[in-house]
Amino acid sequence: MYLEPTFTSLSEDIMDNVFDLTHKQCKPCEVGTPPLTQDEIITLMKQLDDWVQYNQLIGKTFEFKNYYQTMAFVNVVAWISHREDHHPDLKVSYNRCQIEYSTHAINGLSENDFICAAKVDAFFKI
Ligand SMILES: C[C@H](O)[C@H](O)[C@H]1CNC2=NC(N)=NC(=O)C2=N1
Repeated sequence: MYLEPTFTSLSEDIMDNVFDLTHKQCKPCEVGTPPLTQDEIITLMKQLDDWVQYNQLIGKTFEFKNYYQTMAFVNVVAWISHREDHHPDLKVSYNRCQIEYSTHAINGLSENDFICAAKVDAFFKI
């Protein structure tokens, strides 16, 4: 028997996974929202390129040819942060930018951290 696929038969959770993180938008994170579990973190880490988890944060160091290119990258990260209202810690050097995301409001990791990290990765690949 052939069953016609219908979108309505998919739960919201499943639909969430159909779209990759770069198609999502950060949502305001209220105090009291539970941080992601380690299992959820492991699943989301698979969608990022070479990010590392250190307990309550995720980080990555990007390398560039010179200070000009590093600062161009920093400006794109600032633009993403402004649009998403979610702001990483940055350490900027001559040809390197270390970026760390965590969600202050919950003192842990939320999906917002992964959405922004995925958007930074997507820009870096251009
Ligand atoms: C009201 C506003 O959404 C919050 O203050 C945002 C701003 N940017 C933020 N950035 C990060 N990294 N974590 C937060 O919890 C956070 N909260």
